[in-house]
Amino acid sequence: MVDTTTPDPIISIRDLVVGFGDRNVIEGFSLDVRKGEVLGIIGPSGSGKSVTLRALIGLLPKRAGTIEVFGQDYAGMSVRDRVAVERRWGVLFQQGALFSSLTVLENVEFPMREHFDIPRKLRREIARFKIDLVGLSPESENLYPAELSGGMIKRAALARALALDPDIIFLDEPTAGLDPIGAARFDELVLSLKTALGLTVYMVTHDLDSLVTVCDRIAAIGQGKLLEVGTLAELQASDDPWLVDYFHGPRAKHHLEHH
Ligand SMILES: Nc1ncnc2c1ncn2[C@@H]1O[C@H](COP(=O)(O)OP(=O)(O)OP(=O)(O)O)[C@@H](O)[C@H]1O
Repeated sequence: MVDTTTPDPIISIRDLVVGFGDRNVIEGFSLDVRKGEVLGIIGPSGSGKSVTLRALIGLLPKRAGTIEVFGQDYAGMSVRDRVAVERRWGVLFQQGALFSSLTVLENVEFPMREHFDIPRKLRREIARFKIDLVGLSPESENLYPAELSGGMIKRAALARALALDPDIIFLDEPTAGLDPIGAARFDELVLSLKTALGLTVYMVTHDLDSLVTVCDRIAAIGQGKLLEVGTLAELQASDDPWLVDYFHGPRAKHHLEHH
């Protein structure tokens, strides 16, 4: 059995089951996310990484199990309490999911408009601060998503995810589609945000460099179960066949031997 328990987790998943139709994609796994860590989630394509993420943030119903966020069971909460919890996390979806008819500034302002009654001027100031924080130039605030490069879209989406000063951010393959330099810069950004803001980061990724550079721990999902969770060294030492292939195959050797 994989040891999944941890004292004082920020998210605690127990025996989670998520499925569609007559099939369960996630078949009962337990995992804790620790405060202040960057937890990387890996696993074969289609193993349920995105499904798990969506279940964690309440976008998909679970069939069984519990999910506690900040020590509270999300399922049993009133709508009001849920909204309060949702304010404490930010999400970066795979394609960025920016609103195409809004500028970068308006996109970053959006969560503040939804959740708080903040005067427009202050809202703009906060949004500009977040845009600066993710390394976008002030000129980019008036651009529309269609005018942005892939790397800029990810940064703008990250600025929006940070709009409400979350305790935790969920990132779904943040470096996918970026060139290696753009990906490395994004990794540095995640690391600096973790250090500067004390953020907890839950990051689904296929990117070996991200795992090595930014993750404190890694959880591997396969066939709807948790295969392993631990440090990079611990996962590298696993004898699970998929992990052996992942960490000791030719592609992995190339990435890992430089570290
Ligand atoms: N809304 C849905 N309805 C039915 N099946 C779904 C739905 N969403 C996901 N699935 C199925 O759940 C399984 C897991 O999908 P998921 O997107 O979580 O995989 P993943 O591990 O994130 O893969 P990848 O690394 O390719 O992004 C897949 O077989 C997918 O077809």
